[in-house]
Amino acid sequence: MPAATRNGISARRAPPNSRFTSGGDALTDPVRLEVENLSWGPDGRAPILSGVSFTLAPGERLAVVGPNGAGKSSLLRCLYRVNRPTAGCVRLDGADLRTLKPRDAARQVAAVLQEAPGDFPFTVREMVEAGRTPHVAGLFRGASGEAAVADAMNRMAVDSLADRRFSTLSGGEKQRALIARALAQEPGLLVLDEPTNHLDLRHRLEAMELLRGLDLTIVATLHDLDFASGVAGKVLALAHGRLAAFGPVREVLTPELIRACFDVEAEVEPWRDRLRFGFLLPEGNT
Ligand SMILES: Nc1ncnc2c1ncn2[C@@H]1O[C@H](COP(=O)(O)OP(=O)(O)OP(=O)(O)O)[C@@H](O)[C@H]1O
Repeated sequence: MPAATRNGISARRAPPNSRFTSGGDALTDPVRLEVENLSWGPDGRAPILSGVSFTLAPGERLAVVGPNGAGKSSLLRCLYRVNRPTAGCVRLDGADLRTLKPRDAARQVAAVLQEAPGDFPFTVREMVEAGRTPHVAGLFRGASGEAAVADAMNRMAVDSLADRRFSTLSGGEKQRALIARALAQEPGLLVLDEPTNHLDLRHRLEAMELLRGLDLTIVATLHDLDFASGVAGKVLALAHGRLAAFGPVREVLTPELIRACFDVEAEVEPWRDRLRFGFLLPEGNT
């Protein structure tokens, strides 16, 4: 039995037969996320996000989908405080994100971004340990922090890479190390920008099981709709910075919505506990 960690790293719903299964107690609660009438745009420019509203109950998982340039990453940046909303607000358990102290916000929200640091001069273990920073007082890391780091590395299968320099890893290995760092942070909200980038088929499926097994509120941008339907309970579709649809996966990911948002024809069919898709360019485009 591994040491208990403070939240969903030792997932209560971790899947069986998984590389990432570790058991244990989850002690930090996932957050309730409310996004209300959110707008954002760069200084002096037209808004990129306009009037986006949605609510996630604690522990819900949301896939944010939409075409290139729809505003998905901009929305995520509002959730981890890089973008300051120009109107509306983001609330975590009822508290306006802007009113939280940076360290408190960092304890609550962990982000895995597309832009991996380039020549990061540290090892994988040091990289994952950096996830503990919001919890560390001075140089004291503490036993629970070490357990969280070890557990996160084990769950993302990067423990065998612990002493490698991060910059020497493959794209998929880097992605897994970055997710491990976010898990070591033990947040209540996990935000991921295209987490399947660089992951091979096997690691995609393992990442899907991992995310489903975490007792965290999760928001992930995803171009892979198969993955989205497997990992998320709800989907938010963005088009031109506005909310095109929000709701349960099977109500949102319909051929009509996909045509309207992506300008492609789609066939959608239920498959096991998720959806399967086939796509074609509309007639006249082939
Ligand atoms: N700081 C910024 N200054 C100017 N334009 C920006 C800024 N941030 C984002 N944009 C623009 O806003 C639009 C939305 O960008 P965003 O990265 O949010 O889209 P996305 O849906 O994540 O796209 P993709 O699927 O291609 O990753 C794009 O046209 C982008 O160029």
